[in-house]
Amino acid sequence: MQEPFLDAVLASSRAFFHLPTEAKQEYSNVVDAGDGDGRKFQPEGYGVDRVDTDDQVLDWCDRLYLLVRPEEERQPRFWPAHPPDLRGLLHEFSVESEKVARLVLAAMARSLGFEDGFFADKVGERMPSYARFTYYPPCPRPDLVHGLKPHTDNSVVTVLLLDERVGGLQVFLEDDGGGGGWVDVPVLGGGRHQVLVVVGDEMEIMSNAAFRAPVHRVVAPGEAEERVSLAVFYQPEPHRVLEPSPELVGEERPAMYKRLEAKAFADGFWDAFALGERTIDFLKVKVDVATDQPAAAAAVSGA
Ligand SMILES: O=C(O)CCC(=O)C(=O)O
Ligand SMILES: [Fe+2]
Repeated sequence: MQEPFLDAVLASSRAFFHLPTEAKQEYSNVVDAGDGDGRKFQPEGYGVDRVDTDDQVLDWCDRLYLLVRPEEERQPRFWPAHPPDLRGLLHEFSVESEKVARLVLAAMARSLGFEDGFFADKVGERMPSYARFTYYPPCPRPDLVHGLKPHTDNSVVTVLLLDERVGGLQVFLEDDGGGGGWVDVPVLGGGRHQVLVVVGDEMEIMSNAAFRAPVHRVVAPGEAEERVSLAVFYQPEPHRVLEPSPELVGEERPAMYKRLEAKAFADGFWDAFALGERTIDFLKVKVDVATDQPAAAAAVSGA
């Protein structure tokens, strides 16, 4: 992806979020479902993330969330008509970012000694992808809020285009003896654009934690700054079974996650996210050696 193209994508995204509120509300993620129940939240469209309770911690950002593939499942009414180039740019970005995602899946497979198609075959030809534009407005007290709270991604991999001017993305490094903590993803400078590929929860499960999904967050910008990003999340086809690949499970490395349907996992994401929890923990997907595998537990304890 060329610099001028990435620049156009971010410029168009900013232009959308700079529209008056009423113009953006045309694509609101709160809609009348026509079932007599009034207006309800649904994931696609413009707005804040789902709010479940009055005491939920809100993030300092606005979103535009759209299914991009499979193409026939797109909901055009949520795709902004203004700025006029946004739809075309998003389409083109999604085509290019899928190439990146597939290249990375192949490289990840090779790095574990498998054929290129090892992960791609498990997610399927029609892996759904969702685009999430996030706008972080200027913030008078970035010390008091999260731009975006700590989370792992609901994806096999995420292709993430970062604001080329304003940083804020941080990744949590676990303490392996050398000290852990939040580490800044640097802005490259000189107006150069940066596309990151982030490992998501579904890859952590499929690879039996050979690849781990990093916990990341965004610090809100200062009061004279704003920040925008575009993430495209690649997920397994909904009917697929999500489980540690048998090739990556053995006596020395027992399955660390239970099997479940990809759709059940993806659905659980929003419940978990609202609570600030990881989906893997919220849905209790991790194998608990003591209760789930009594035989293994007995072996570990030397019984
Ligand atoms: O804005 C960013 O840089 C990160 C966004 C993100 O992590 C997400 O949408 O899942
Ligand atoms: Fe993320």
